[in-house]
Amino acid sequence: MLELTGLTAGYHGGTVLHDLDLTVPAGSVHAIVGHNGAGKTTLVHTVAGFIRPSAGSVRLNGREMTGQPAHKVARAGIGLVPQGRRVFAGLTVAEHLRLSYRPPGRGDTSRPSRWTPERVLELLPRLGERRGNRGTDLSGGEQQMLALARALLGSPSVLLLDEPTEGLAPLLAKQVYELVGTLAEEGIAVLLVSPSPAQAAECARTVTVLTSGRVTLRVDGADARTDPTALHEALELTPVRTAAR
Ligand SMILES: Nc1ncnc2c1ncn2[C@@H]1O[C@H](COP(=O)(O)OP(=O)(O)OP(=O)(O)O)[C@@H](O)[C@H]1O
Repeated sequence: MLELTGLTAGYHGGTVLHDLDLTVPAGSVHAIVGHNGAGKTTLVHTVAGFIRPSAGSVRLNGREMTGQPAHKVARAGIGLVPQGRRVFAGLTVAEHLRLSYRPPGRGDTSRPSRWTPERVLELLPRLGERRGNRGTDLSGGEQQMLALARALLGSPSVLLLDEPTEGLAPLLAKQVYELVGTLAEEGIAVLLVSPSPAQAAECARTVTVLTSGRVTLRVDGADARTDPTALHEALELTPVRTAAR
């Protein structure tokens, strides 16, 4: 379970995220939607330990993580799939997997499940077919799978996914969202930054709208699926009108 309380953070003394409360229970997906510049990546980077919050707290399964550096946050079980994937151009898929494999310590029983390279390849068979290919030779979808594989190899309790479908064809994006659901069923708490309110409502238990670094709406995914009006209003989206015949 990930718990953020009063989280406040920004850059160079300026505040981007304001007093944010958010919970992601184990085995669920919490989606964040918001316009460009709303503070979504800042939120993810603050949880991941790249930005030190100026106030508030980050807790992982009740353990205080606030202000811990990124490598300690990762080791404690918060995995990150960054925006833009960040795979290494010169390394093969197999090398990425080998370098990313970080089994939790023996005493750490808090992880929902343990991931090995073999198990990751069972989940993402396309990566197995491409195991000898370098980062530059992979398609956008394959790079996305590899970024996800790298995060899973830390056997995370919490997974932070920053726009994992950016630049992907709709069919691939749908597969990624299905995968996110599978990972939540495994017991992982997933915090998902989504560019699409419809997809967010489709796969998340809870959807939060962030506007200028503040929570402006929080809805059940199920309610937003039935009636997305509140979500669209919070995002100031104009409904698509069908032409009169
Ligand atoms: N490294 C940085 N230094 C200073 N300001 C930054 C930095 N990164 C982001 N910002 C500012 O913080 C605000 C929030 O940016 P952030 O990237 O978190 O938004 P976002 O919701 O993820 O947007 P996008 O959907 O475009 O990725 C913006 O005003 C942005 O200009």
